[in-house]
Amino acid sequence: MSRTWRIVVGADDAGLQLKDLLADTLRADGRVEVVTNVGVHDTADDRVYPDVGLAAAEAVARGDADRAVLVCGTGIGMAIAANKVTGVRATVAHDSYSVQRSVLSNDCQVLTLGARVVGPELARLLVSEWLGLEFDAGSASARKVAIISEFETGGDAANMCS
Ligand SMILES: O=C[C@H](O)[C@H](O)COP(=O)(O)O
Repeated sequence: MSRTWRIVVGADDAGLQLKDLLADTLRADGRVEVVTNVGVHDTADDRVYPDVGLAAAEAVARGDADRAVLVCGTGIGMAIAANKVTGVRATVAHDSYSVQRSVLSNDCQVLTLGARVVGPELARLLVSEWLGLEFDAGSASARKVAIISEFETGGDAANMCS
C-alpha cells in the first residue's frame, strides 16, 4: 500500500460546495490519515481566497499537513496565494497529466481546482489519482526543484544551473 497523507482542504465561497465534496471523498479514502478543513465552512464566512489559501499553505509549510487541496472559482487565486508561502509549491490542474506531473516533476504539495471550471466527478477522480503519486527525490526532476528552493531561501540559484 502507498503512504498515507494528512490533507488540508480549503475554499472560498465559490469553491465551498466542491471543497466539501472533496473533503468527503478524501475522508473515505484509505490513503488519507486525516482531513483538516480550514473553511470556509458556510456562506456567512466572508474570508476570501487569499485568507484561506495562505492559511492552508502555512499548515503545509509548518509540517502540520503533508498536502492541501484548495478550491476557488478558477483555482488560480488559490495557487497564487499558496505559492507565496516559503517552501510551498502549488498549481492549478484540471487534467490527469498535469496533476501527475505537478507531483512527479514539480514536487507540488498543493493542488488547486476551479469549481467554475471542472465538474465534481472529474475533480474527485483527479484528487484520487493525486493521492497515489509521490515525488521521487532521486529523480532527475529533483535538481530542478532544488533550484527553486535555493532561490526561495536566498541562495544563488543562477550558479546551480552551471
Ligand atoms: O482566483 C480567484 C477565484 O476564482 C475566486 O473564486 C473569484 O475571485 P473574484 O471574485 O475576484 O473573481
